[in-house]
Amino acid sequence: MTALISVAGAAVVDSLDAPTRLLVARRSAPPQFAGMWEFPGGKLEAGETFEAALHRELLEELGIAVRLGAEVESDAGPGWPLNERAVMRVWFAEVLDGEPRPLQDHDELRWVPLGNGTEAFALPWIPADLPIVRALLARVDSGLRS
Ligand SMILES: Nc1nc2c([nH]c(=O)n2[C@H]2C[C@H](O)[C@@H](COP(=O)(O)OP(=O)(O)OP(=O)(O)O)O2)c(=O)[nH]1
Repeated sequence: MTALISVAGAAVVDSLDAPTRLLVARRSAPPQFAGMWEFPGGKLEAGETFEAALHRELLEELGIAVRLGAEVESDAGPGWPLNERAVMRVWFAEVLDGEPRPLQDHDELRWVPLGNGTEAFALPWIPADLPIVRALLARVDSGLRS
């Protein structure tokens, strides 16, 4: 059996204490994902924790330092399946330093209102992310963030 690929993703919000907006990113590559929206992040390097990978990826991709809040947990077990070979764990995060810019892998960043989630849901997400978006909106509604 081949080991699963581990991916770390961030639900960057304007404030962990009182979130009103979510930072979403549009991928510019590879071709099968270009134009789709996602949680910024990426694959773990050898020996890296999810949290360390997230800090590294957010600095590389968006030029920001963050504080991590609660994990957006899945009822089905650790992480969210992306496909038969990859699983992603997602944490809420708040910007501590830097202004997010699409430095790598993305061609657009957007802050979308959390509210009822209409605008967030209307975006063409990577399909595997939709259950995560749903769970995080429910999580924000119930006030469990950090
Ligand atoms: N970052 C991210 N990747 C996602 C999401 N949803 C989803 O299916 N994926 C997939 C796309 C990729 O197959 C994989 C993550 O790979 P990546 O290309 O972001 O990783 P990376 O930055 O480490 O890039 P690389 O070293 O492989 O070039 O997970 C998501 O919301 N965020």
